Amino acid sequence: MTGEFGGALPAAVEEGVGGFRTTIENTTERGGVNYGEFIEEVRTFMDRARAACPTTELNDDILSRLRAINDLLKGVTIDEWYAPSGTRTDLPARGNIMLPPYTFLDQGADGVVATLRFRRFHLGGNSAVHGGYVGLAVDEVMGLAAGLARGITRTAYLTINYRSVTPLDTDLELKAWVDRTEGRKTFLRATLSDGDRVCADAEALFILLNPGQR
Ligand SMILES: CCCCCCCCCC(=O)SCCNC(=O)CCNC(=O)[C@H](O)C(C)(C)COP(=O)(O)OP(=O)(O)OC[C@H]1O[C@@H](n2cnc3c(N)ncnc32)[C@H](O)[C@@H]1OP(=O)(O)O
Repeated sequence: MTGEFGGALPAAVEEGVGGFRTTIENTTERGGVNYGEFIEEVRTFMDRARAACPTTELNDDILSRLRAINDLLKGVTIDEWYAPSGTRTDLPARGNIMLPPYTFLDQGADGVVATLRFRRFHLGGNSAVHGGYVGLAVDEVMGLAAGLARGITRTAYLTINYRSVTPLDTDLELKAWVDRTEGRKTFLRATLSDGDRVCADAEALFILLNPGQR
């Protein structure tokens, strides 16, 4: 594995474990008590970076500050299993910056219901959410539903039907549920709705990973 972050699975590969970690310590402490505010501020930065047209002077000022901040963060990077972004289950979207912040209204082996909000950062065009971000949210929440039902899975296919425009800055509801299972295969369905209006629906196949499978 190469790159600044050493690849996705450095520790597991070193240990010869392979595959996903079956025990990821879930703690609300990594990153500190204000970590959620930090992630939210990063999201606001991305929204404003997407929306802003800075002057040359302002651009250069922000650029030098950002470089200093990135140097600070480079000094504390760790592997994915311990990085709070993605593992802080107490935070919206597990603290994952890329995802639209979502929180669960209900979750269980039959399926999950989440509320989420896309923001300026997720703009596709003409005030609508980019279809790729819809796919990201649907894959994430279906993956969690598959995980709750079966264990550690990966998406084999995901088909999304964009039924109507998905709005920014609006509380939406995303439901994902298990349709049927066949051996390692879990077939799921999902809907993304703005009130009574369906923005998208989806069907997907998730495969339960074998022990040690990456
Ligand atoms: C707390 C963390 C929460 C995280 C939630 C986040 C969720 C995000 C989920 C993801 O985005 S995962 C990343 C995107 N997906 C991938 O990168 C998967 C890449 N593909 C693979 O790794 C493998 O192809 C896969 C694991 C999906 C399947 O490979 P396997 O070697 O394990 O299984 P195999 O190919 O033998 O297929 C098993 C069965 O599924 C069937 N199958 C596999 N892929 C299929 C497909 N695409 N369409 C239809 N059937 C498919 C296959 O025919 C077979 O059917 P049978 O058992 O009846 O023979």
